[in-house]
Order: sequence, then C-alpha cells, then structure tokens
Amino acid sequence: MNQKVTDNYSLHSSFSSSPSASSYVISVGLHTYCSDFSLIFIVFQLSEFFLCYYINIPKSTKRPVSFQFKITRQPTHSSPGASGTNNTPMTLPVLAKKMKKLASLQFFNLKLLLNGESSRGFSKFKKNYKLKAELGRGGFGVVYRAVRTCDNTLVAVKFIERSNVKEWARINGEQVPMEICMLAKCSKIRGVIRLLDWYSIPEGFLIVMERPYPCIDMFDFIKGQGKISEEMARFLFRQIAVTVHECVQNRVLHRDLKDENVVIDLVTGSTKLIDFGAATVLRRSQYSDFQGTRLYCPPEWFLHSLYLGREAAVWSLGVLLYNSLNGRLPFRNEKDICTAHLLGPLPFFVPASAEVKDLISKCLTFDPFQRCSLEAILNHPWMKQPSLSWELLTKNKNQKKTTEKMDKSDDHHSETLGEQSETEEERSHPTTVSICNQPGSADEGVGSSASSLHTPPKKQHKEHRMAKTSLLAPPTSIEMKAAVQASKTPTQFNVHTALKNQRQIKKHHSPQAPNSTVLTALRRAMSREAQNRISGVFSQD
Ligand SMILES: Nc1ncnc2c1ncn2[C@@H]1O[C@H](COP(=O)(O)OP(=O)(O)OP(=O)(O)O)[C@@H](O)[C@H]1O
Repeated sequence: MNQKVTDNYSLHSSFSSSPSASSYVISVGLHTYCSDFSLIFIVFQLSEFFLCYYINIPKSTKRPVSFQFKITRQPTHSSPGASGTNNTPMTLPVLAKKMKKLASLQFFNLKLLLNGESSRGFSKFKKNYKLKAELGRGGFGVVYRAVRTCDNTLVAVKFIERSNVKEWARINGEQVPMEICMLAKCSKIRGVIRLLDWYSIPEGFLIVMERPYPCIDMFDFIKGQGKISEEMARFLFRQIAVTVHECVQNRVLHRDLKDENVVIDLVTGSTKLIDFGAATVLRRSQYSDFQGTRLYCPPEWFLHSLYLGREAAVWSLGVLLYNSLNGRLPFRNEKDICTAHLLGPLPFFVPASAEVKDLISKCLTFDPFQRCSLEAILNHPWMKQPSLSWELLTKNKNQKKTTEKMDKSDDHHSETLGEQSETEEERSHPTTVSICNQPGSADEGVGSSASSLHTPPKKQHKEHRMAKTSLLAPPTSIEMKAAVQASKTPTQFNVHTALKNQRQIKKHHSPQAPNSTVLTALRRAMSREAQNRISGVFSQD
C-alpha cells in the first residue's frame, strides 16, 4: 500500500503488527501541516478496532514529520463473520481501505487541530460571508449568491468538488485547483471576474468572486433578446476579445470561451469573463487534453486530438460571435465542425454586414495555421468601427425588460442556503443538459447540420438556443475515429452510425451534473463546526 490520501498527506507502506497480531501500527507521512503542538492523541473507533492517532511533532519543524496510527482490537468484542475469525484481525487490504476513507476526512480535522482555526476553513467563510440562494450551475460547480458581511458587498461563491478538480497548482505553497490559480493570475484584467477570496473544505473549494449587480450571463442575454444587433454584438465582442488577448499575454488560456461564461453588467455594459475551470497555463506547444465545451472546440481536436492554445481560442471566439448574431451555434455536432468548410460559407439567419461575416469566417477557418490571430481579430475593420454607447444600445424596450427582470430576480433570492429545500433546488435548474444529440437537447435545432448548411429549413429560422451546453469529458479515441470517419465519408449511413456510437459512448463519459449531493456537502461542512468542537476536547486532553 502506498496511497495518496489527500494532497497533503500520504499513507506509507509500513504496517507492523504485534506478535499476537492484535494491533497494527501504520506510519503516516505528514507533509505540510507543522505547528507547535508537541503531542496530540485522538481515539476513533473503527469497526471492531480502536484507532489511535499518536502525533509527535517537534516545535517549529520545517521538515515533513510523521505520526502513527495504532489500531487495536477491542478486547470485549469479537465478530467472527465481519472481518476475520476470532483472534484474526481484519485483512490488510480491508483495513487499508477503511483507513483511507476515514483518514481523508479526519486529516482535515487534524489540520484544524494542528494549525488552530484554519484561515481558509469553512467557519472563517461563514464568519465573512452570508450564503444565499443558487445563482447558476454548470457541469462541475454550483454558484451561489452571497454577501460579504463586513461591507455588504455582493459576491458570487462557486463551490467545486475536490473530486472534479483535474489540474492543481500552488499559491503561496498551498495546493489549489488550477481554476483559482488562473483567476488569481488574471486579477488585474478588467474584463475578468475578480477573485476576492477562496476557502478549502474537505469536500472541495469555495471561490469567492465579485458579482456585478444587476448582471446577466450572455447566454441569457442573447436568449432574452432572441438575437442581438450587430452594434450590440460589436460592443460586447470587442470587450471579450480584448480580455482573451490580455489573458493570453498573462499566459492564461481560458479554454471554455462561450456565452455562458461571460457576465454582463447591465448598468455599464461591461463584460466579465468567468469560469476558469478549464483554464490552464498558455504554452507554445500543442495541447492534448481538453475540458471545455465541445461545440466551441476546433476541428483539429476532433480530427487529431491536438490543438494550439491561441488558435483554439480564436475558433471559440468565432463560434461566440456567430452565436451572438444568429442566436444559435454554427455547428450542431463534431461532424458539422469537421465538415462545414466543405460546404461553403456558413448560413446567416439574420441580415449581417460583409465585414462581420468576413471576421467570423477568418476565426472559423478550418486550418489552424491559416486561421486569423487574436491580434488580427482586434485589428479587423469590423472591430475598428465606432460603436454606440451602452445607454443608446439598450434604449429599446427589450433590453430594458431584461434589466428590470434581473433587478427583481435578485430580490427573490433572499433565502439562505439552509432554508432552501432540495426539491426547490432541483426544480429551479432543469436546463443543464448534455450536448449529446438527444431529441430536444440543447443542440437540436441549434446551428446547422451539414445538410442544412445551404438550405436552412424555414422552421429553424425562428428557433433560438433554448438551453445551456454543459461540460463534457474529452472524446475517447473511438469517438474521434468516428468523427474522422464521418468527416471523410459523409454519407447518411456513416454519419448516423458514427453519431449513434458517440451518443452511446457519451452516456458513459459525461460528467454527472451536480445534484443535491453538492448542497449536502456544503451543509455537512456547516455542521462540521460542531465536530471541530469535539476535536477541540481531544486536543485539550
Ligand atoms: N461572478 C459571477 N457573477 C455572476 N454570475 C455568475 C458568476 N459566476 C458564475 N455566475 C453564473 O453561474 C453560472 C455557472 O457558473 P460557472 O460557469 O462558473 O460554473 P461551471 O460549473 O464551471 O459551468 P460550466 O459547466 O458551464 O463550465 C454562470 O453561467 C453564470 O450565470
């Protein structure tokens, strides 16, 4: 056994047992949390065993220190069936499994004991912020409205489960999800949502961000308008493109650029890029991993499972701009993404200038090496045209309606997290869907299928994107083979078979949408305060 228990602790392989085999000693390496406790003694009951932690930490230790678990069979109790025969202790694998489960939670309490109250623990969070109702959710996180109690600043709090974190980084020596690190790196960029704070709880992380008020995400904004004018699209897109360029200059690649990840301040019209959950450090070489939204993903990913950072960002911006103007995505599925260029220019469902069409086609160039650069987007003639002010752009009735709606909706969300029932919570979020091409899913009627590229059906003309996309796991090699095959031989049979196969695969690979377990985790963390108090009693001993 040599298992990683948490990011900060590891169980080493040294089991030793007494001659009577009635007790074990497990040595545990403690890598980070060193404080000036000299001895801590805690007892837990594990099945028919008592588990004792002996922790001996010299004062001001800089090096990793170790402590021991001693597991002793209860003298009064013996259960032959459960884990062995009389006088036969649990088998090592069973014991190790139980230990691992128990240890991951107990280590968190241990950290509190060693360091006193953590400055990034849940009780500190509770002291500083008042959590309110849910604001939005995606594939990997739930975002809550909250208020900073000291000055009533409105904030958004995103909870991400530890198990959903794919990439880690370090801030001041502490291991954090890459999302926090990337947000911190972009904290000075005006168009990026500002990271205010973050907290670590055993189940995951709480990211505290600024929350413009009143605000709306761009998906809802476009949906509310049906479509937005070219002037409005320019006003918003220019800010987004500048922000993406600035992120890249800070060596941050967002990798999930889409309307759902842009928040619009309805008073000023300024846009804020959110959700750095798929972000990573920008590099010159190609990437072979992807966690973003597939309908915004460039063809090279589906065909070669590789992409270059800047080039992929330009493609996503092209999808975003097309979507802003048309109220629908340009591609319905991977096959569309890989084959649309063979079928001529993309259809437009609204009148659009030649300049904006030119910019979109330059962003959505099939060959990444021929695709325009981020700088070329910023210098494109369409981007250089003067735009109206936000006040003038929003003077029409529709936009006012959206603003008023947002004002009211915030008033409605005054209930605290503890008061919100789980059924209410589930009812209020029926829109998160997978991007599998299920009938009635987000992609049905969104964008253009290969067959509809030249002759858009009249019915589609009035349809708008109704539901948000969600994150999906990267395609498997089978999926990619299917897409490549489909792009090479676009006959109805192959396409149908390939997509059917992909659907089946996706069923297994889509991450589970967060459900009430996330909320339960938060509630559990709230009640942990009580548990910590009990741990405090042990420390006094
Ligand atoms: N700082 C914020 N201010 C206002 N609204 C926000 C903020 N952060 C997130 N939201 C809302 O919450 C929604 C979900 O947030 P976010 O995209 O970060 O979650 P996610 O789980 O990573 O989503 P996805 O699966 O789309 O990547 C957003 O679409 C937006 O509506």
